[in-house]
Amino acid sequence: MLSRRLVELFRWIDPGPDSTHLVSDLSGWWRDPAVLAEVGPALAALFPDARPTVVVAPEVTGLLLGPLVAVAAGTGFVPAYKDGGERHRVGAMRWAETPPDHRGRRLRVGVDDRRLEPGDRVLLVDDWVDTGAQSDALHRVVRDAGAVVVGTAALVATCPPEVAARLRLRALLGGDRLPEG
Ligand SMILES: Nc1ncnc2[nH]cnc12
Repeated sequence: MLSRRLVELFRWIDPGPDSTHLVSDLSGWWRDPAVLAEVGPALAALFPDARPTVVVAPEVTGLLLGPLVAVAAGTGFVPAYKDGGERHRVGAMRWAETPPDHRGRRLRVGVDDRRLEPGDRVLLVDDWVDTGAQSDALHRVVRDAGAVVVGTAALVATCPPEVAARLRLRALLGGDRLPEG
């Protein structure tokens, strides 16, 4: 079963003596052929009646996970970028700012303004939703474009239930299934 495989392949790693906390290592998931084949359909199946027209997922892992879900859902894909991310964004972008994330950082997330249209039904996808800050900002980006979020699909959810409800979040794993960090 996929969720059991995700738990088996998940690791916390110690980044070194300067770090105060362990970080999650999801690389075992992407390396596993069965997980790679199954995560897209499994995330799309969390919203069986949602009829999304597009999947939006934030860099960096979203660039992998988003297309897997989009293929399964029969939609296209729009990447969401982080300001200060891998490449400087040029051209018309639609941005929203996040409150502080799980490490206290604020960031802006945005999509190419030409790639979302009024009436689009957006399935947001992320590997892990913790504070929900980034998903909240993406909800705003989608709404500002005149589109609607039909749901947020994640592999792991460790956010409070009220945040999950606000985000329309469904996840394959809760934090209780993972080993202690
Ligand atoms: N990969 C991740 N994304 C979001 N929150 C996290 N908390 C621990 N690992 C995380």
